[in-house]
Amino acid sequence: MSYTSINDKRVVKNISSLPSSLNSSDGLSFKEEPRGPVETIYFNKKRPLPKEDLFFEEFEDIMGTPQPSRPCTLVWRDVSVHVKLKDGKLKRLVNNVSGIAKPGTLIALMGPSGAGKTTLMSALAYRNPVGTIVDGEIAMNGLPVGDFMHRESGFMHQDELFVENLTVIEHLSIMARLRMDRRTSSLVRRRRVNQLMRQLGLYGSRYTRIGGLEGRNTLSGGERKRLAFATELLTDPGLLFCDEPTTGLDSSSAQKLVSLLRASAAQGKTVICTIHQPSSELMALFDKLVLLAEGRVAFAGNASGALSFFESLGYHCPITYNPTDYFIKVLALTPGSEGASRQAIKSVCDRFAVSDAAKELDMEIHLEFHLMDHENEESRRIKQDSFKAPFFFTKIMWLVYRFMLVILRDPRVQTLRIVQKLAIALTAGMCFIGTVRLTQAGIQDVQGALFIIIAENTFSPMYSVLHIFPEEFPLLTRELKAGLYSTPIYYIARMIAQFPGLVIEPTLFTFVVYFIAGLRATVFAFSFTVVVSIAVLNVAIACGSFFSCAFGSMPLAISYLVPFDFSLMLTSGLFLKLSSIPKYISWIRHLSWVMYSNEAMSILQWDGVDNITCVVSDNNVGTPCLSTGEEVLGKYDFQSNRFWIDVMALVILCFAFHLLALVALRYRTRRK
Ligand SMILES: Nc1ncnc2c1ncn2[C@@H]1O[C@H](COP(=O)(O)OP(=O)(O)OP(=O)(O)O)[C@@H](O)[C@H]1O
Repeated sequence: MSYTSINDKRVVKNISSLPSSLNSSDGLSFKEEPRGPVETIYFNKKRPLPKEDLFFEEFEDIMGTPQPSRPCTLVWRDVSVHVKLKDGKLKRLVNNVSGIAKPGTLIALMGPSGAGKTTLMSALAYRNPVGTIVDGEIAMNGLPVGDFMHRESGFMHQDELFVENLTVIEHLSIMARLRMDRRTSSLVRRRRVNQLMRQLGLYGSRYTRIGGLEGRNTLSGGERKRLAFATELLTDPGLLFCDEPTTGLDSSSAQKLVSLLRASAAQGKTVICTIHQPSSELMALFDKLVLLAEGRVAFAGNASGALSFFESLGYHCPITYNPTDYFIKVLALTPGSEGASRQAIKSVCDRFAVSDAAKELDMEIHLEFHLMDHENEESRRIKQDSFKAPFFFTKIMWLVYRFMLVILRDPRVQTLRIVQKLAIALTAGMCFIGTVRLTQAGIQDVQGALFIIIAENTFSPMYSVLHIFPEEFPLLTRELKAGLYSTPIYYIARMIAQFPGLVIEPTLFTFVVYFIAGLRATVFAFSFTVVVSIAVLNVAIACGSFFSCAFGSMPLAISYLVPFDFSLMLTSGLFLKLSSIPKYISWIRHLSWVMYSNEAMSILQWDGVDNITCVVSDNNVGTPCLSTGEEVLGKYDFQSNRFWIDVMALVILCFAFHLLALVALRYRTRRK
């Protein structure tokens, strides 16, 4: 690779052309805007910092500025991207595109809407959506692109997705754990997080929540974009892709963000960025312009070269027009005369393909591929990345931490839920005060109290998790694509994080109902009723998770879950005698944790009881008198020797539903 000397010149040129808002000492920082109540720190004025930060500052002084990232040359030749349509036909989105991106260069990828910018950038970044077929050659530093691109390059998406309840520092610290090489020391990781927060003007907002708080202080749109940028910079990749990073920002924030990209390029990174309608000032920060139209290259080279190229074709940009707006206007389809527009676009692309600029570009591309073809095995091996991903348990631990922060900070999930549970438990318990006795009428009351415990731990929890996976799905698929973790790691971490709540909630509820209603007062009966109620809640959550993962949207999941939970109730043993359920539906009882738990809790209440009084009253005249617990269990088709079978069935159902949920989630994420 012989790009170093050219790039060194380029870097020097870039630094000298930085806007004044950039701090020239590190090439990638800017003064923070003062913001409301949050502490504002201007780093170019040496203000006292907290002890911990002084430590980092000293450490940085000792260490010097970080190592420049690995220079990356990305080259692509004759790249076409097709997508398979539902009718089986192929649609071409990108048509035979070639190009090169060198270190220290900031490239603007522009074109009218639908030109294929995002599609091309995704193909170059090896982040194609499922269903797209990429032909042609794409190589980074002489290696055909592959999974390593997820680590060696950063991809800033147009819409930034975060776990909204986290603060800036929490988000970056967790991302550092998940993204950085496992051999990186904790000191270096913390230093990198601090450094990025300072450089990107996020330090003053480090304890500010990213979002999720209505009416309270959260990050602004510009800060969110900078945080997304900081996240991509954690591993200091040599190559950065940014998909419309300025969309939704005001002109000043857009200017700041592109200045940061400019500064990154000045540090030696290769930055490719799609952008819509940049102002002339913004455009001046870019080194190269690539214009796409109808999936083809209409121009590639310096922005000034674009003006003369279009002029040579007879397209004179009016003096009052922003040149880039003018190019897009020329290359866009005009409604009503699409045929003529397509012809004009084809003519521009054809003329560029035979232009001197294109020939020069072709030579550069051929040279890169030629060098790559003649590279020996040894130098290829050296280039293979030696990245060591964090261990399985490290990933689980940090994801559990992230989920726990979210759970603890979401009042819907915590305080309100517990208060609601206690209120229901008190109300339900009070209905049974004095009714639970060893009499004929008392039998129904005991069974009623048990059913309340089971139902409360089944139905509302099962529905309460339906929203989780559809809501988290976009962030999950993005983080999966970035190679941060796998679907099982995500799922296991989510379940571990919510497990404490799944123990506390049923324990509290059962405790209150059990004692207010006055159910069987033995330690064994009480403690195992609690154990069974915990198991019930966990099976219900596992089943809800399965429906949530399998159907992907809450309305769809609800419409399938309602008939299922209806059949659960019917086969619980309370409304229908189990032996009289018709054969074609009776199999559902084997899935019915309501039945297993009802049987187990009934055994705990009635096993060994032999003193039920038998007073004939107007209410039970004509009905057989049940004088022992065994007879009570027999009435519901329950057997006293099945307690441990019921407990085992609950455990198996819990694991089975979780497994099904995981399979469904994996299937859905693989299709994305
Ligand atoms: N999965 C798909 N199936 C069918 N057509 C698709 C698919 N993905 C993209 N396209 C089409 O391919 C074309 C290029 O899409 P792409 O998103 O790359 O355009 P773009 O230049 O980034 O547009 P914009 O600036 O509006 O984001 C568009 O016409 C789009 O409708």
